[in-house]
Amino acid sequence: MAWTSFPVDRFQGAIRAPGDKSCSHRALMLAGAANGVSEISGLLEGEDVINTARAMQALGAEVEQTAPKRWRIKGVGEAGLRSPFAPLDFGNSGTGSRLLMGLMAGYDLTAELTGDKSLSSRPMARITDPLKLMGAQFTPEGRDKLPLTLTGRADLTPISYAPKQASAQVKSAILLAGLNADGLTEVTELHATRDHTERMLRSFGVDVSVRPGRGSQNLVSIRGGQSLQAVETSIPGDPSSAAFLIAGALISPSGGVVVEHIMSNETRDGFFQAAGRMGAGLGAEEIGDGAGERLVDLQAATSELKGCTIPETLVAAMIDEFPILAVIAAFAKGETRVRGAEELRVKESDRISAIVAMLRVNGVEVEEHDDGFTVMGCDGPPPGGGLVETRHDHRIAMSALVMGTASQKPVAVDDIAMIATSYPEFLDHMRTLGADIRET
Ligand SMILES: O=C(O)C1=C[C@@H](OP(=O)(O)O)[C@@H](O)[C@H](O)C1
Ligand SMILES: C=C(OP(=O)(O)O)C(=O)O
Repeated sequence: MAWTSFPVDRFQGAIRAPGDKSCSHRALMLAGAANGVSEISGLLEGEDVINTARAMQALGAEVEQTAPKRWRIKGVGEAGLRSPFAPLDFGNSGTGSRLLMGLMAGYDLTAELTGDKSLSSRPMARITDPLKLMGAQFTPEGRDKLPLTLTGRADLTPISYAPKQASAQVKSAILLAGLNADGLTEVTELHATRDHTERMLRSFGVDVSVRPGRGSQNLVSIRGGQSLQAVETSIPGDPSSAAFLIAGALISPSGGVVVEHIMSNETRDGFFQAAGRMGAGLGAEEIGDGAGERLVDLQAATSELKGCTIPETLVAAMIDEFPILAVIAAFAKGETRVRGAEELRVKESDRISAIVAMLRVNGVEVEEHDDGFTVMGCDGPPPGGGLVETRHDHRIAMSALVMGTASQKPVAVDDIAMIATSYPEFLDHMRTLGADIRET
C-alpha cells in the first residue's frame, strides 16, 4: 500500500520540534550507567530510542516512563552493567548499537547485538576495530556486520585513535569505552562532528577535553575512572526533524512555519546554513538553554531558491539532511553540487543512490557521483508524479512526502512505517501545517 502526498496551496503554522534523537540515546545510556536516579523530559519516543531504553534495562538499569516523554532511570552505578539474558535488538539504529558497543566494552559482560535488515547491512568494523585495541572481544571474529557478540572488560586499555571517517558514532563509542579505561583515551577527528556525547558527559559530571588539531582536525580526550552522576535534564528539539518542516515552508507557494525549541549547535546546523546560501528566508529567535545546548525558535517562509555548491566543511554538520537538501535543490534555480559525502552510502540505505532515484522518478535531472550528487534545479515546482522506493529509510520517506506538498503532481512512497524510528509525529505535524498525505 502506497502513501501519497498531494500538492497543497499553503504550508503554515507552528510546531514544537520533537526531542533530538542523538541526545535522547545518549541521555538514556549515561543515565543507565550513572550513580543515582535521573529524570529526563522531552525524550524522543521514536523506535530507535525505545530500543536503547530496552537495552539499558536489559543491562541492569531501572527504566520507567513516568508520563509522556518523561522518563526516570535508576543507573547501575558502581555495580556496573551486567550481561543481558537475551540478545539486544537495536532495530534500525546505528547510533543505539554503535554507542552502546562502546559503553558496554568497559564492563565485565557478554552481550549479543542484533538489528533489522538495514542495520545488519551497515559496517561495524569502524567500531569493533578500536574497541578491540582497547581489549574488548567480538565474535564471530573478523565479521563487520551485526549480529555480533561483544565481551567487554572492566580494565580496558586507553588508546589514541584517528578514525578514517568523520563520524560522531565512532568518536562516541571510543569515548564511552574510554570512560572505563585505565588512563587517557584520545580521538583525533578528521573534522569536528556532532558533539553531544562530549556535552552530555560533562553534564553527568565527567571531564572531557576538546582542542583543535592540525588543519581541520579536532582532538577529544577523556580520562578513565571518572564516575557519572545522575541528572535532571530536558532534551532539546531535533534540528534534523525540524529540517523537513522548514523545507516544506521554503518550497510552498504560501509557506510560513515556525519550529519551536530547536537545538542550535554548530555541529548540526549545516542544512540551515546551506539553505541560507541558497536564498532561504530563515529567522531564528533565541529562547534560552536546555541540557547544555542553545535553543531557538526557527521561522521559514516561501523563498526563491538558487542552487549552490555545498562546502565540504558543512558535510558533517548536515550528514542526515542530504535527502531533504536534494528536495529543496530540485525546486531551486541552477545546480546544487554535493561532494565529499561518501558516508551517505552506509546510512539506513545507500542514500546517494536513494536520493538520485527519488529525484529521477519525479522528473528531476540529477547526476550521481561516488561521494555525492548534482541536482539540476527546476526553478520552481518539479514534475512529481513518481512512486519513491524508500528502501526502509525514514529520511528518504519524509523527504519524498515533503516534495509532494509542492510539486506539480503528487509524490507517493512505498512505505511510511519506518518514519516512526526517528519522528513518530511526522504525519501529524505535516497535516497540522496543511499537508495532504493519504494512504492510496
Ligand atoms: O552520533 C549520532 O548520534 C549520529 C551520528 C551520525 O552518524 P555517523 O557518525 O555514522 O556519521 C548520524 O548520521 C546519525 O544519525 C546520528
Ligand atoms: C543515520 C541515521 O541514524 P542511525 O545511524 O542512528 O541509524 C539517521 O537518523 O539518519
